Amino acid sequence: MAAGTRELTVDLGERSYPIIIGTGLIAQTGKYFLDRGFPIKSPILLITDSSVVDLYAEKVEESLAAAGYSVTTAVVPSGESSKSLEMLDELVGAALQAGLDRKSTVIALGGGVVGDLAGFVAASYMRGVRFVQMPTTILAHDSSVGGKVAVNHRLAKNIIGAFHQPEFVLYDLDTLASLPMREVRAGLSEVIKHGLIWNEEFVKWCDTNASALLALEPEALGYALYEGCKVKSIVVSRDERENDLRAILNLGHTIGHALEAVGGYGELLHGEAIAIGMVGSARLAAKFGYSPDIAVETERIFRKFGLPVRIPSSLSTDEIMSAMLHDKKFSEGKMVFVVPTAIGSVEIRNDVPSAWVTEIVDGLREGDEQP
Ligand SMILES: NC(=O)c1ccc[n+]([C@@H]2O[C@H](COP(=O)([O-])OP(=O)(O)OC[C@H]3O[C@@H](n4cnc5c(N)ncnc54)[C@H](O)[C@@H]3O)[C@@H](O)[C@H]2O)c1
Ligand SMILES: O=C(O)C(=O)C[C@@H](O)[C@H](O)[C@H](O)COP(=O)(O)O
Ligand SMILES: [Zn+2]
Repeated sequence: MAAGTRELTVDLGERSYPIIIGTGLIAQTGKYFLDRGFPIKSPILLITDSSVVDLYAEKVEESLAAAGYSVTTAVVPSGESSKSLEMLDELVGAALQAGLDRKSTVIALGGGVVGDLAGFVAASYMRGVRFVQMPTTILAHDSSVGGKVAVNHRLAKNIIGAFHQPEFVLYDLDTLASLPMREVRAGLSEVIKHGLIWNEEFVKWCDTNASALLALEPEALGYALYEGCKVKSIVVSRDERENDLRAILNLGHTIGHALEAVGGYGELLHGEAIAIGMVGSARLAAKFGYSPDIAVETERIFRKFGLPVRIPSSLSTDEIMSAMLHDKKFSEGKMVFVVPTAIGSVEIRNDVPSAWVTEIVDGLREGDEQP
């Protein structure tokens, strides 16, 4: 392992896999494939997006070609709207044209959009082929780990999908230098989420190191992404298919996913929507009798990272409430919320009165400066 490279394992028995985090990793893609015995004779489909392709695809292609692999690259438009059944159809066409067989591999090179979409291609093409994640956003420390792959429906986020684990995650931190600032902030929202659900000390560390993280200082960023991936891999290792514990990774997503859907998958970035959702969940905590300081602290930290903490006025409460009913978190006639009990710990509640949720959503309107 190169100096400065960190490694974690997602422990799933025979399907366990490593998350390799470091610099200069893209140029070694071919070596990682050879070391893990990926077959030379089966073509590889590299899926990326229109912003990432010119930045990093060639290096991946060259490294794989030098190792003897045949690679075809498919490019989707950047942005959430590419997580669609139409794009899945196009990519299956690309896989067929490239001659992918049952021993082939699909690589996701990009952020969570490419990861979720390419992962669903890998899960469904010929009923499932091999899959490798090469994340290029901060947010994708979350999406590249755990095997949730999906596309969206206009009524609901991630509603058509599967669990399909990658065989390894190769996270080259050098790629993060080209991220737009808005994407840096949105990605850090899920990093902080991992602290809020599991590790108070890590939330404090993020708070203290906010400027280093926003400036993408390599040491701080490498540590934060390692810690975020660590929480995710522990949780996924214990409950791969979200029978119970894994639901805690959904902190902020009950409201957040509804905001994304009502906004037409474009008004708010995923990390922004769930930052607002996490403030909403923290306000719910106060309704359940937990300290109101949780909401104050949650909001303060997201503001410090330049993240939105209010719902845009263009999104109506009625539409948000109805979008929540289509979410996977609406089950047995009840909305499920992850509610913080303190900074660093949460509980799962399915006894949230919808009147409370309406009140919280209304209270999170732009221009409202409570709590
Ligand atoms: N499967 C999961 O467990 C999971 C977890 C969290 C989020 N998600 C999903 O992830 C998606 C959000 O992911 P995201 O925030 O990475 O969005 P994204 O994939 O849209 O990437 C954000 C933007 O940055 C650009 N980009 C990517 N890498 C870049 C780089 N290195 N330099 C410059 N530009 C770059 C992309 O083209 C895009 O415009 C959502 O669809 C969300 O639902 C999934
Ligand atoms: O991996 C998980 O489990 C998560 O909940 C991580 C979330 O950050 C992610 O956005 C996930 O896609 C949401 O799960 P979903 O099942 O509601 O789509
Ligand atoms: Zn998320």
